[in-house]
Amino acid sequence: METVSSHTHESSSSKRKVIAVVGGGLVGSLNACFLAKRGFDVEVFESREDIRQAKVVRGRSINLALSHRGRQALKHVGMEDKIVSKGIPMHARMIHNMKGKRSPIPYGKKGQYILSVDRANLNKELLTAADVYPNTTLNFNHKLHDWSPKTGTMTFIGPDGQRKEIQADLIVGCDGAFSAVRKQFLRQSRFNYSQTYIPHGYMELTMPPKDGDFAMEPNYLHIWPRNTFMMIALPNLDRTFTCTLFMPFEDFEKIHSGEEVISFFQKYFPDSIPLIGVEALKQDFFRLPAQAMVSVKCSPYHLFDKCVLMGDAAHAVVPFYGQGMNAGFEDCLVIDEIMDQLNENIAAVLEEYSRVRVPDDHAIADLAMYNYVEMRAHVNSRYFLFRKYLDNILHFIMPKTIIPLYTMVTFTRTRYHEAVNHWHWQDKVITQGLWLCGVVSAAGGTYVLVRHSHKLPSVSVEHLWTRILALKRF
Ligand SMILES: Cc1cc2nc3c(=O)[nH]c(=O)nc-3n(C[C@H](O)[C@H](O)[C@H](O)COP(=O)(O)OP(=O)(O)OC[C@H]3O[C@@H](n4cnc5c(N)ncnc54)[C@H](O)[C@@H]3O)c2cc1C
Ligand SMILES: NC(=O)C1=CN([C@@H]2O[C@H](COP(=O)(O)OP(=O)(O)OC[C@H]3O[C@@H](n4cnc5c(N)ncnc54)[C@H](OP(=O)(O)O)[C@@H]3O)[C@@H](O)[C@H]2O)C=CC1
Ligand SMILES: Nc1ccccc1C(=O)C[C@H](N)C(=O)O
Repeated sequence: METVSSHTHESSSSKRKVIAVVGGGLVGSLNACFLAKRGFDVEVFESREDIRQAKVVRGRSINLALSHRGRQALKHVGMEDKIVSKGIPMHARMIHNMKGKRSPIPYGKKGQYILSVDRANLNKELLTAADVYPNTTLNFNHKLHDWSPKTGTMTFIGPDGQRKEIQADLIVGCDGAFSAVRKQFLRQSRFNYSQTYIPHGYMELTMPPKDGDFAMEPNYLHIWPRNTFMMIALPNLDRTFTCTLFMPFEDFEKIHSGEEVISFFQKYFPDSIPLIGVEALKQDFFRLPAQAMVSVKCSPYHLFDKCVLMGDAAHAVVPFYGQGMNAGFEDCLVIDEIMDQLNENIAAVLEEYSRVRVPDDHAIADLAMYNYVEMRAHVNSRYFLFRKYLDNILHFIMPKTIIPLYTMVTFTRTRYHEAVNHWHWQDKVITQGLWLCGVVSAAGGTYVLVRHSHKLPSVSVEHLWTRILALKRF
């Protein structure tokens, strides 16, 4: 059996704790930077080949929305500027109605935006950043097969297809939504686990540049909200857009031919057809089947002082808030802050991490489900637009008391579960305020009417109510 500590980092570092990070995706590679910066010996084990050398990059979404939480975590390891410089700011949602009319809905105040970043580039940059630390080793083509909670021994299938046993002081599971590390948690007593596949799938399509430039306004997240489904588009540095169609699987299954694709798009997204291209649409629609989306909730995130889950391995969420990666990046920041508070006492750190982080990650999982309905349906409603407008005005007047949910989630590090509580509270207050305004204006209107028609003398409000109630009795 290989013991990473004695194998790779001999004499000088033999006293340092060895941490195995399983998964070299977005969260694993960032986490490696955090842990290496603290001086631990870090071993990253990634099942795939090194993405920096890969000819074909497999993966889910081509681009991702990066926001404040993710940026704060990147900043901590000196990566924020590098990543932000290659991101495209998106200041607002751009709503495309059925007739192709476009109207923007800003995300926040002037100067607040989310960034469209390239997933593959982000992963490459983070791996390179982790590689710079002399106390980090990246092991590609190492797929975790199993591990023992008793001994902490991990079994990998190495590049030669052979089993390899490796031991570390701590295992950090960053191996994504279908985590192999998490499998051992499922056997433990008092481990809670639930997963939900939503009945909708998604499909990515590319909108090429037009006359060498973006085919649509680049600094927006474009949305075609069609109530029960939607298409969105995020800009890329090569002036393409990645369009993602989210729709119930049963509706995807009704489309069998290129002609049917075009008539579906003609009906629901007519303005996008010339921009994506008829032939491209006919082909790309059938390139890959629609992909499933799963939401995973579990608790706790740690197993003794041996293992901890982070990123999608701990909380895969549906993508609709654009917060999955941001939450995973914030996980790294939160555990780092706890390491400071608890003097790197690993057992205590892991317990505190679970205590603090579970309610927040569960809250963003629920918010992600909610945001799908907001994006595909609510944005079509006049009341929603009015409320957004009103909330912004109230936020301007009382910036510390009324804060739009989107702002709390996307542009602050307010704990996710506190953002939800505050949202419910202020929604209740504003709704009650609106009712009160409605009742007062109705009463006022009635008073004017009654006074006008009966030429009544001026009366007190109390008097007016008595009259209204009296009128009601007739
Ligand atoms: C369509 C879509 C759009 C999204 N858009 C956004 C967005 O705009 N903003 C946002 O914040 N989030 C978004 N997300 C979510 C985001 O993709 C994830 O939250 C993020 O990638 C999680 O990172 P991770 O490192 O935890 O997992 P992953 O990125 O999945 O990385 C896991 C890594 O572990 C490796 N691995 C898996 N199994 C093993 C094993 N047994 N042994 C060793 N290695 C293993 C995998 O190869 C992979 O490299 C989106 C997700 C989807 C599906
Ligand atoms: N919330 C969500 O709905 C989902 C989010 N994601 C996230 O998207 C990002 C990128 O995904 P990507 O890298 O393409 O991930 P993949 O879907 O390619 O899968 C990554 C790993 O999970 C395994 N895997 C894939 N599908 C399944 C499945 N249905 N059941 C069990 N294991 C599975 C794969 O194992 P093998 O190589 O052996 O096939 C692979 O090791 C990640 O953050 C991922 O966590 C991914 C899927 C769904
Ligand atoms: N990146 C995404 C991927 C899929 C679905 C939505 C997003 C978003 O970012 C939505 C954005 N936060 C919004 O509320 O408009």
